[in-house]
Amino acid sequence: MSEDPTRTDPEAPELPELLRLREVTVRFGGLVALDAVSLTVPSGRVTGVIGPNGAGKTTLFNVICGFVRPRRGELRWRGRPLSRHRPHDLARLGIARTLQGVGLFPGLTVLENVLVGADRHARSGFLGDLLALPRADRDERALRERAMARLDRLGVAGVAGRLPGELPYGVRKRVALARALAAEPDLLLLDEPAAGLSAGEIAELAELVRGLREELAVVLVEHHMDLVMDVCDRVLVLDFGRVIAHGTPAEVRDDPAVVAAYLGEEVREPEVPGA
Ligand SMILES: Nc1ncnc2c1ncn2[C@@H]1O[C@H](COP(=O)(O)OP(=O)(O)OP(=O)(O)O)[C@@H](O)[C@H]1O
Repeated sequence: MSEDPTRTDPEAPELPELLRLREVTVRFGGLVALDAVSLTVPSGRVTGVIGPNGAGKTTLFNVICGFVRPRRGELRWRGRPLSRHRPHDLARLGIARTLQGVGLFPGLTVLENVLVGADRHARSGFLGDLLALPRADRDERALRERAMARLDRLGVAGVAGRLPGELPYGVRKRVALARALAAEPDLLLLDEPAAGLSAGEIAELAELVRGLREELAVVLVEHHMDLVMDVCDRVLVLDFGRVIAHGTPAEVRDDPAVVAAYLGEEVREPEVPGA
C-alpha cells in the first residue's frame, strides 16, 4: 500500500482526529517491537490493528495506555502531546481499555464491577462507598442508573446482581465491555474481544462494535479476521513491528505484503475461554 499512514482518513476528512501516533519506535533490548509506526485515529471510526503473532499489536496498545514508553516518536491526544501519561490517567483523558480475557473483580457483583468503571464521573461514588465516606445520594443514584443503562444496552441488565464467576464467558465479556463504556470514554481500546466467543456471540459483538461508532472511536486488536473485516473502517497491518499496510479492510485483505505475512504464520491454537 503506497498510502502515507500518518495521513488523516481521506474518507472522513470531517471527523476530528482524536489520537495520533507519529513514528513511534519501541525496543526491548535488541528487539524492535515497533519500528516508526504512525497511526491516526479519528473519532466515530473503528480502526483495526492486525498482524501475525509477535507483530507488535499489544505493544502498540501498551504505548497508547502509558505502560510502555516509546524510544522515539510522539503521541498526540486531541492535538496535544501525550508523553508522560500513566495507565491511571486514562479514564480522566477519556480512554478505556478492555483486557484480553475478561478481568472482572470476582468478589463484586456485575453492577458493582460496572460502577468501578463509571467512577470517572463520580464525585463521591463507589470508592467513597467502599471507604464509608459521606456521599451525595443523587450522585450515587445517577451513577447506578448510568451503569444499569449500560448493562441494559449490552443485554445483560438481568444479571446485575450476580457474581461474574456464576456467568457464562460470553456474558462476562459483555459485562467487561459495559464496565469500559461506563466511564463514557471517547476512545475504546478493544484487545482481542472475540477470543473465546462462539460464532453467534462474535456476530453479536460485531453489531455492538458497529453501534459504538455513534458515540466514540474504537481501536480493535483482533486475530479474528471476519470480525476485523466486518466492523473496521480502516485497518493497520503490522509485521515485525513495521506497518506493512494501512487501508480499508478490502484493501489490506488483497495486499500481497499482508498475504505473505500471514502465510508465514503458524496456525494458532483455538483460544480457551478463561477468567
Ligand atoms: N516486555 C517485553 N520484553 C521483551 N520483549 C517483549 C516484551 N513485550 C513484547 N516483547 C516482544 O515484542 C514483540 C512484539 O510483541 P507484542 O506482544 O506486541 O506482539 P503481538 O502482535 O501483540 O503478538 P500476539 O498476537 O502474539 O499477542 C514480540 O517479539 C515480543 O516477544
